[in-house]
Amino acid sequence: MTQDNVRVSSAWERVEGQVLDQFRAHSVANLGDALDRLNIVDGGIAPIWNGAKAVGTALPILTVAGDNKAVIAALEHIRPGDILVINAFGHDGRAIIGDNLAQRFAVYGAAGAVVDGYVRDAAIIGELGVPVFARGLTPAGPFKNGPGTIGEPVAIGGVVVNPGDIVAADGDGVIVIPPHRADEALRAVEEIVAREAALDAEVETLRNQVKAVR
Ligand SMILES: O=C([O-])CC(=O)C(=O)O
Ligand SMILES: [Mg+2]
Repeated sequence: MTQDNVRVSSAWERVEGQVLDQFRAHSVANLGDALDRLNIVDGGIAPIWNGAKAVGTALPILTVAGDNKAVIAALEHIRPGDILVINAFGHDGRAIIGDNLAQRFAVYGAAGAVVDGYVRDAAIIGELGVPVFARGLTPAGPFKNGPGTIGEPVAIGGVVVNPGDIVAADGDGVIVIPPHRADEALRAVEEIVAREAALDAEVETLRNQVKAVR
């Protein structure tokens, strides 16, 4: 299917909401460790407001640098729980989304957006509480000419994102988990949580030891 010069692929599936729910309890750092410290988007893509976090299924979008026609075309393809994953080529000259689009994402039930590129209206997006992750901010608005793709694999921050992949994002950054590795990741992350708790207990012991001698 093509919307004008934006190609749309919809022959893919989203994971069940209850699978996503199991990921919600975990930090991106621990999930990364659970996947051999791989699958993590480069650290240049970060939350645009403090406390932003989201778990959802990837709705991948490819734009031209500085142009958001494909993002606007994607609005009608958003399903509840989606995270729009937008390859905007890391371009710093134009904002690919702002508060208007972010609000529309939320209206359609999206869990958030991850942009390999720049965005604007950050203060309002933060007030609205829409989780948005991006490389940075610029007030310059985007062009709207296309072309682009929706629902086809994209690359963001060095990681391939297939439609329907599980995306988790928090204050540390973003991880992409293929659904066929969900069970393995959840099993491994439980072990990591237990190990982290043991490390915290060690620190507590150390604190008491140091306090006793200094
Ligand atoms: O103008 C645009 O397309 C991006 C923008 O600022 C918004 O979504 O609020
Ligand atoms: Mg705006």
